Amino acid sequence: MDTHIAIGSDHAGFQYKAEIIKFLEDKQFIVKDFGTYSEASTDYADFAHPLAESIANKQYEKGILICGSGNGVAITANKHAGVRAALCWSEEIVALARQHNNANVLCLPARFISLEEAKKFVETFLDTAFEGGRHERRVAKIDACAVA
Ligand SMILES: O=C(CO)[C@H](O)[C@H](O)[C@H](O)COP(=O)(O)O
Repeated sequence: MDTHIAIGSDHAGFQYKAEIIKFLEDKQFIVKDFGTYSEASTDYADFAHPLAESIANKQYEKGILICGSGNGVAITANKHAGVRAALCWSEEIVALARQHNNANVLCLPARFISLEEAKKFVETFLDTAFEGGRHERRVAKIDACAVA
């Protein structure tokens, strides 16, 4: 498993980001923090775009993005080719995002899940493998961007 991971948030996700960084560092991960660095009001795209670019150019294999609802960072990150950012609010959805969609960015809604849930979701995101098989074909079609 790659022990390097990227993380980013806006102000709404700042506190969870700080806790998740500690959680990951306790597990010996080397975490690249793309900001934001305080609770001052910010714009999620300013942090989601650079993180997504680092996934698109393969500097990092996986990333975590956090905002209030998770939607702002997910919508932004998914504009980058090769990024599959999944908005997740239950452990089962996190597992499916990895097993079926080979998600490489986990998007968390800090205002709608507990910190304990957020940490559990991060663990599941990192520990769950892509199943391949029929899902390989479907994921390939995301990048192909063609109308069937
Ligand atoms: O993009 C979002 C909503 O889809 C994020 O949840 C933001 O964190 C949120 O919009 C920030 O809201 P705020 O009122 O400016 O704190």
